[in-house]
Amino acid sequence: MVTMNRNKVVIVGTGQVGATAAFAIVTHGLCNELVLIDHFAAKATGESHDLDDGSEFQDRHVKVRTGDYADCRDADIVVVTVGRKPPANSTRLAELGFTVGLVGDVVDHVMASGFDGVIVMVSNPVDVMAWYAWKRSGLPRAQVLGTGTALDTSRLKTIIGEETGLDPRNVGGFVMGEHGDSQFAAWSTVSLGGKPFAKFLADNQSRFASVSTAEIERKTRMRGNEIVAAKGGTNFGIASTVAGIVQTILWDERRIVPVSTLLDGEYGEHDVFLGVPTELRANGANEIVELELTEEEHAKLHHSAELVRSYCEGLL
Ligand SMILES: NC(=O)C1=CN([C@@H]2O[C@H](COP(=O)(O)OP(=O)(O)OC[C@H]3O[C@@H](n4cnc5c(N)ncnc54)[C@H](O)[C@@H]3O)[C@@H](O)[C@H]2O)C=CC1
Ligand SMILES: CC(=O)C(=O)O
Repeated sequence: MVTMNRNKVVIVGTGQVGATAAFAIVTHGLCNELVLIDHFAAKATGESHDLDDGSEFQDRHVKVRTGDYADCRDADIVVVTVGRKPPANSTRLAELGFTVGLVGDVVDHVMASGFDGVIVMVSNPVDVMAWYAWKRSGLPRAQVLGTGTALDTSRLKTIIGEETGLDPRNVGGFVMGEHGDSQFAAWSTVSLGGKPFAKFLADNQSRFASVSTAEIERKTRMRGNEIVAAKGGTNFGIASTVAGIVQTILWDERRIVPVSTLLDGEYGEHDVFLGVPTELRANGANEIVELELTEEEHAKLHHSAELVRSYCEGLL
């Protein structure tokens, strides 16, 4: 049974992503207790002390400490960010060989503790790793999810905001599929101020003549790579995304977020984790929203599914 105290989060991997996600969780005051675990125990201890040192100036005190896998037993959520900083000019799928052993080891330790909460996978390639963690943990489908295309969807909205000069939060819709190069903007779902995005552009041609959906989609796909090239990794965008997912689950907000979740017949796909709009509740990933995609979008989702499945083959 999913635990009901709803106040304890564990982060495994306190590198750039894990430490920044911890900061986002602390600044939003999302839980009572945040436990950090890293292969290098001193790193986790340093981060936990540094985070706790700001407690006087936080809105709510989140008790941050270093711990071990026994701490997962009564945790509501375990966030997995083990891996390495993404190499420049590479793909997320190319990280599989490096990450899979680490994630397998982490999942075994987490499950050995008696954990029965929700695993939020961040490590890349995130769709493959979420599927692998689901299979390896034996947890119900709802209790294992990846960050999926939640970050890419936020990036799409940010870039539309940049191109139009409007607040990104005016934008609705989703990037779907793999959190990787085969992702796609499901333009048939994208709206601005309640209008389909294409209609919004057409109705405001003089103002937005230079705005191109193809260019927005290209920038969205490339955004992570460009940040990695510029600063050696990404951390703030994914940390906000992790905090948003953690909040939605811990607080049972029932937001619909394009996390990576198991497709079991939805969109005609089976046995694959992909980023699709999913209702998040206290027990994790629930109903998938099956959107009316165009034929072209459906083909792109299928392409992502085939690609991700091919990387899952032989992992178990
Ligand atoms: N899903 C997404 O949207 C995103 C995923 N990522 C992924 O997050 C992962 C981490 O990236 P960074 O934090 O930049 O790397 P990093 O190198 O800064 O940190 C990785 C941390 O994992 C720790 N670690 C490695 N093996 C471990 C194990 N077995 N047990 C406990 N800790 C272990 C390391 O000691 C290190 O502190 C990568 O796979 C990266 O591709 C990064 C950004 C966005
Ligand atoms: C590194 C990565 O997966 C991202 O920032 O999208």
